[in-house]
Amino acid sequence: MKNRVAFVTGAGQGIGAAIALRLAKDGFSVAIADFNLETAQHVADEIVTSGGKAIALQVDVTQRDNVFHAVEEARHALGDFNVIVNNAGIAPSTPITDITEEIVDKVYNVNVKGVIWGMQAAISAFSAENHGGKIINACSQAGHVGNPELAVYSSSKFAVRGLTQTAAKDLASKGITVNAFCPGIVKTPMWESIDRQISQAAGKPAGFGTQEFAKRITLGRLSEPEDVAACVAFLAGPDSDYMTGQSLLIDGGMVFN
Ligand SMILES: NC(=O)C1=CN([C@@H]2O[C@H](COP(=O)(O)OP(=O)(O)OC[C@H]3O[C@@H](n4cnc5c(N)ncnc54)[C@H](O)[C@@H]3O)[C@@H](O)[C@H]2O)C=CC1
Ligand SMILES: CC(=O)C(C)=O
Repeated sequence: MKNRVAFVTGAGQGIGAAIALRLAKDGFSVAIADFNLETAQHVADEIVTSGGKAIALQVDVTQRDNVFHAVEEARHALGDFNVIVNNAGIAPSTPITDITEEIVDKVYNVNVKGVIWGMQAAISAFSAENHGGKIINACSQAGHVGNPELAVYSSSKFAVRGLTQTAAKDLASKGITVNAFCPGIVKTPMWESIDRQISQAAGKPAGFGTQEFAKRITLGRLSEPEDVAACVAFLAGPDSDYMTGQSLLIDGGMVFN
């Protein structure tokens, strides 16, 4: 089978790790790129132990040069470059009156600039390999509707949806598709932290934030990282070749647009 290479940011834990493991199962060679090299190495080891091909790379997606360097390292080490999943993100709870310049910069640097640098580095790697490719960005249901207490995060994900649509138009002629995935509540360390912050702000025990958000889930359960990874595998594979500019909701019916 032809070597296909995927590069996943924030793949050391949570949704990114599930995506990396799923893409490896689907036959991709995978670059596990994370700020935390230790967790990234752990995921890469798991793939290699199961007979797949993977490398761990330390990357800070807020740093443009750093992202370009890691993508080039992956392309050389794994022998091609076909898919980037710009998954890394952060989600501090930010009631509107508490927003500071520092928090806006921090969230936008990771969630928005990180996606732009990832897209640029992927375009350059696809071009070096003389073919197109697939760009997949992490959005959220919070990028479709404003979420309470999450003004900065939610607006950063609206930006990702806009970037995804625009890049799809700019890059179609190069054979590059650009889509996004928009999870609802996924059981990861990020969600645990949001729940703690929202529950604490309301003066309630941990779990209160989850209960409040979960009331909106039509399917009646939170999602597992693997639910999201399955949809990303579709976006990374040939069955989505005729799709671009889409921000797919994988939210159990939290938001109907
Ligand atoms: N967990 C959820 O309920 C939802 C998550 N999402 C989105 O899915 C994506 C993944 O979320 P989770 O797995 O839940 O998050 P998580 O917090 O569990 O994992 C995020 C990973 O990104 C890495 N990371 C953070 N900043 C980085 C940086 N500057 N450079 C490189 N890596 C960095 C972290 O080290 C961590 O391994 C995020 O973009 C998030 O906004 C969207 C909707 C719901
Ligand atoms: C963190 C997030 O994106 C949610 C709850 O949709």
